[in-house]
Amino acid sequence: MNLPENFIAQMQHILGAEYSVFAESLEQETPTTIRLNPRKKVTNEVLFDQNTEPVKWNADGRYLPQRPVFTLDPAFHAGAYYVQEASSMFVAEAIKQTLDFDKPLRVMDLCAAPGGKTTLLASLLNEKSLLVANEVIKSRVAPLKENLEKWGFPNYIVSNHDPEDMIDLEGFFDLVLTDAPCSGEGLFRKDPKARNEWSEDSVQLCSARQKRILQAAAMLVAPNGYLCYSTCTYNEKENQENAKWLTQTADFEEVKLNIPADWNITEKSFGYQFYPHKTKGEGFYLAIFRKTQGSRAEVRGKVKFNRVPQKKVELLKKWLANPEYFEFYEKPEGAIVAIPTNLTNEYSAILRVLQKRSSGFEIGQFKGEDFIPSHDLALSTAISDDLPHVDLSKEDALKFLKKEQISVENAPNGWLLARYEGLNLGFMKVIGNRMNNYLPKEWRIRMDIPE
Ligand SMILES: C[S@@+](CC[C@H](N)C(=O)[O-])C[C@H]1O[C@@H](n2cnc3c(N)ncnc32)[C@H](O)[C@@H]1O
Repeated sequence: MNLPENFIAQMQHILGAEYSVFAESLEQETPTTIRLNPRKKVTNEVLFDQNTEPVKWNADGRYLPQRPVFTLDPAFHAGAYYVQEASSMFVAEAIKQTLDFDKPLRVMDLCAAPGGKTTLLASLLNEKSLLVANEVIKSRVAPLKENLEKWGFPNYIVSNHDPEDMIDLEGFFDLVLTDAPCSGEGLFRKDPKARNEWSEDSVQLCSARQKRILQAAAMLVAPNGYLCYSTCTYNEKENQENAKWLTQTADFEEVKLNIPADWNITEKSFGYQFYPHKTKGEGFYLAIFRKTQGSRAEVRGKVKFNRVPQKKVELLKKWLANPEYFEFYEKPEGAIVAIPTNLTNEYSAILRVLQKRSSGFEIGQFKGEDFIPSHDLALSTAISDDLPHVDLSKEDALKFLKKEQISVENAPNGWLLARYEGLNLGFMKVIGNRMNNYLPKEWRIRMDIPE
């Protein structure tokens, strides 16, 4: 593999005699891994019947023996799993060792798109917790939102801000994950672009940008809350040096993790490093810190949308498994937002401070007395289990996902969930012999489906 000369020198300096084994590992294929969604169980899925191997540091992680065409698996579209590089799944272990996930938590994923780590966080959070997924680059927000909708955790807000815009949320979050943009050295094996773009100057730029992001992230953390910093690089300027800088310039102390020796993760002066010659995955770095001082933002406030009148709330109840968990609001353009009852103060603060953001879990909208359910509701784990549904074969599920017409015999008139192996794919509306497919057009499968 053609590696930049200065990168070789840097890695020889870090790894010494191990360098040649490291270089050899870059010639090997990148393992394909998925992380299962613990809240979306597949009744019978071929993909997981293969000889999968568990990822040691994440109980939901699986190595696949080969890379399938994920687009052709309806379970992928239903959010039953996320295709994620194995090393980065370590975030779950690090935060499980530090936070109590039985508590209601306020969590911010500051550099979130396309949502790999946001969905990982969503898997750990309980139904009383709030997850804000922020992405500064506008074009990356839609895929992030789509991945979150698929994952099904209802208590999320997606925002599109520079971390430095968030000063009014000082001391608000129990956990801020900062998966920073980096020089990407850990991706050299699978991404030739990362190799070609690497230079010592770009490392300097990344390191300075990371400091700026870390400074903004630090401010958002509540006292006794945590900041988790990660990159997909080996570079010490971006990793240990920035981690050390954080502890010197802000009120944070590093948390040491308990890591079994056979995981082969390398402990650094600050943080933990994954190397591809030692662990089955790509290069990855993580450090986690506890905030030692400051004051927690206690928030009070009203959500600025109108409450849905009780008569209409009654009509909404059948759509949700636990409607009592939510308060319902109507946005000016008509969308109904379900906000967890214990989180209305938090939502009001986020909706006020962050101007460029979604409004939370939009479950649909009324047209007169009729309720039109949203796609977000269809894929949410908060949806009722008792709604009319039809179980589709794989062939029909793929047709549905191409937004084509499928014929459903003896279906009752009205809203019908399209389901595959126990997983909701979206809504259809049956009117006599007609079936309207409500899959959002932007989500449809565009590739040809082989016979
Ligand atoms: C390593 S990627 C995040 C990957 C994501 N956490 C995941 O697991 O799927 C870093 C993200 O930071 C965003 N980013 C770029 N510049 C930024 C900045 N100045 N502040 C915050 N985020 C930035 C990038 O657009 C990118 O989406």
